[in-house]
Amino acid sequence: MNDDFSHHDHTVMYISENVPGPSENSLEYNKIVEDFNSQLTNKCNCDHVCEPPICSCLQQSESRNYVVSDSDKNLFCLNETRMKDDAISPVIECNDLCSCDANCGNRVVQKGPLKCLYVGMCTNENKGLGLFCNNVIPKGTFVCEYAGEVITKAQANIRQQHNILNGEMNYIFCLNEHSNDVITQTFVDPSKLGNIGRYANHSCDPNCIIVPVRVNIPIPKLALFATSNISPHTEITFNYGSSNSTDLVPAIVDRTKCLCNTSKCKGWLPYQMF
Ligand SMILES: C[S@@+](CC[C@H](N)C(=O)[O-])C[C@H]1O[C@@H](n2cnc3c(N)ncnc32)[C@H](O)[C@@H]1O
Repeated sequence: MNDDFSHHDHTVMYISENVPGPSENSLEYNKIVEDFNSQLTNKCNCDHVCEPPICSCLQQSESRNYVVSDSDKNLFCLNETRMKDDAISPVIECNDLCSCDANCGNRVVQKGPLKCLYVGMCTNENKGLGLFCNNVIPKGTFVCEYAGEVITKAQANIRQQHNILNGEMNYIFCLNEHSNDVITQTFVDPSKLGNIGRYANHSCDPNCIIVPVRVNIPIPKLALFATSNISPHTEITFNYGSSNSTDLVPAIVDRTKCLCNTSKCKGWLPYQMF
């Protein structure tokens, strides 16, 4: 993966892709390790570029994952149908086993983050650092992954409680994927090991969404895509909420006041009950 970013804070280790969290004696942890060591079975035999319905990877994704941008024929953007919260079919990219070439339009997230990203202090310093861009980012563009340690639910709970008790920032993102009435949860924590995506703040009116994208292994990458055209020096944000975020009153849970400063602000950061 092409990722030349690093962290100014040397207590944080830069990783460009998810890694398994600390060793644990549990079935859930064993499954995480097993998934990191396995290979997805999709393998297309396409020449050069992939097109539905011939490409078997696109067949598994049920539709085209990416489409050529109207403004730039070299840019593959997220298919509009996948920008909705209820887009249920998985995004599966072509992988190391496929015969298509590196320019196949079904290889986007695996190419790494946008080069125009930078980390800066937010206007409201209480929000801390934020992620910004130097150039225009067209709607649908892949921005970067939100990569970190993939941890178990038990570990996520321990870390979340620690963060609350110590008034520390929370970086844990819980992805809920619904399939046939089964909810699969993936916990990603970039607090100590993470990529450039760890600086993306929450907004109640965001300009990006998180889409689970799979490349090579069954563990989803949390991929940030622009949901609108983003102007230079605008903060890159997404909604931290998910279908299990709660709206508990601040007196019950020590929630963080939202500083997104948008007209849609709900007042508090979404609180995820793991
Ligand atoms: C994933 S980190 C984002 C990067 C972080 N701002 C930093 O300085 O490293 C999430 C934390 O940033 C802060 N944060 C993110 N969005 C915020 C918002 N809209 N309002 C207030 N704080 C926010 C909260 O402390 C949250 O726990």
